[in-house]
Amino acid sequence: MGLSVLVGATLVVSGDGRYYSKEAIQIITKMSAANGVRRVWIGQNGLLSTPAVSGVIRERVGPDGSKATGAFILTASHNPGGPNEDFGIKYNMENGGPAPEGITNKIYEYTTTIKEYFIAEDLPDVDITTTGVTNFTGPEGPFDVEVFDSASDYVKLMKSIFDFESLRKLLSSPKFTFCYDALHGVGGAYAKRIFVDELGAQESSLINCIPKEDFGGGHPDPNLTYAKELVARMGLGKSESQGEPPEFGAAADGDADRNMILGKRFFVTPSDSVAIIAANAVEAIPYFSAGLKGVARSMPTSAALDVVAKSLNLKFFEVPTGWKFFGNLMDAGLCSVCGEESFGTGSDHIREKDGIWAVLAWLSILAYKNKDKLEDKLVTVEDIVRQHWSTYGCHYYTRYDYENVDAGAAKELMAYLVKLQSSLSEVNQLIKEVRTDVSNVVHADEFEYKDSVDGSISSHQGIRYLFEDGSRLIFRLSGTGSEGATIRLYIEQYEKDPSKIGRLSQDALAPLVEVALKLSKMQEFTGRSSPTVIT
Ligand SMILES: O=P(O)(O)OC[C@H]1O[C@H](O)[C@H](O)[C@@H](O)[C@@H]1O
Repeated sequence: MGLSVLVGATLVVSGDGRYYSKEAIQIITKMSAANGVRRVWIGQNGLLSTPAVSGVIRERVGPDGSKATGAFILTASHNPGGPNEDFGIKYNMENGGPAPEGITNKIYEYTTTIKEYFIAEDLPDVDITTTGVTNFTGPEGPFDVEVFDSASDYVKLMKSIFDFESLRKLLSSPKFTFCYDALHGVGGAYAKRIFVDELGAQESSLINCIPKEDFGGGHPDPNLTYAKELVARMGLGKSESQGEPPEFGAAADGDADRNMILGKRFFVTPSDSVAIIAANAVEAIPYFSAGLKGVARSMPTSAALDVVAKSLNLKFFEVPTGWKFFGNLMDAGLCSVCGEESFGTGSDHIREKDGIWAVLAWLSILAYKNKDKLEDKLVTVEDIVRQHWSTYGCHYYTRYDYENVDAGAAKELMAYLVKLQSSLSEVNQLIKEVRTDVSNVVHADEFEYKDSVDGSISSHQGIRYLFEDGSRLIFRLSGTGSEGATIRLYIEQYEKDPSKIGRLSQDALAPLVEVALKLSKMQEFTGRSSPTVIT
């Protein structure tokens, strides 16, 4: 359960990447009233809230002057002293970001000792349909709840980052066509306000933008498999789309922290997306006009961002999978833009990925590239990506997921791959037996990260095989799979030769895929002849 806690006895209910059902909000409110909390804020759209919003509402100040410190915790113990002391550590969540491991471990330990909890059962249910403040008398004294319009806070923040005037010119131009698919997640509530009301897009540009607690029966994952309607509209589906596809398309996940960017009949990989945003940020996005403090990506994300960082002489960080690792860098003023292959892209405006921000960033790049061209032939998403490849080279990239694999078998496969790493000559011999056209492995390890800010070390963050020509094979066990184990295999190849850029990635990567599957004995260990999902 995620909550945002305020300094002093005040508490904000907001998103942390989870949905709050109406029932959960009532329970949280009643528990707060019984535990010395003075105010609960409920973002009206926060019923289905985005993490971005939890980053924004921490700016709110309570009647007693206390401010949000961001983040999560259901304080399941009677602790009038304030939840910040509960765990014997000062957890510094002012940044509104995800909790670091040290804290989640402490919380877990703590939950194993809980014997009872307090709840103000007599408190009437809060009306979460109308904005405004309601005063109550709780068991701990006066207690109030403010329901507010979280979309307004969010729009205000976005206006301080992007040039809405130039975005409006682009989106209201008849030349530019647009489609946004919220997959019935919370993004819909924000999309209407921003893209239609503020920026002049046609209402018909929005699909699946009514938030539904069951996501309309679909799976709100912004990728080529699940965002079917958008994919078909953008001319990327198997069957021919009806009419000319829009110039730009985007989808969000359920809580709108992740995003997928598409051009007309064109898919932008998340790894390319963050690299292209970083390469264009200073010119196209006012928030970055003074320059980028640095950029970062998660380890399995392709090295497209590395090439941009090197060329623009930017500080660069490679962190383990998980957004929390970016937060420390941002708090220390070391990172402005970051992204993950898993469709998360963001900046230091908050401490989570932000799917709507990513769309506005892409629209800003399009607006910038087309600023004198809205009457002529548009510079398209595909043009921007191809131009990027011709400047920086192209990273062919694919991910194979083996879901619900027997956990023991997955562990054995990983252990086998680690053992293999002790002899690179053996590895290279095995590779040559499979393909002679694949270059040599020059380094192999298990990724370990030392946080340059707090010195903490995170080990066993994925098995890496790094090749002489810049290719990489990475094997990781997912931290989010729900049944058995999910093995993720990430395959990447760097290509600078213009005559070899622009191929289908599955074709370009076929030799490396073959090597990866044989080297890892994937079928032998898992019994699977093919992955569950390919992205
Ligand atoms: O461990 P995995 O299943 O690959 O999931 C990895 C993803 O998990 C969550 O969604 C985190 O918020 C992301 O930052 C991370 O990329």
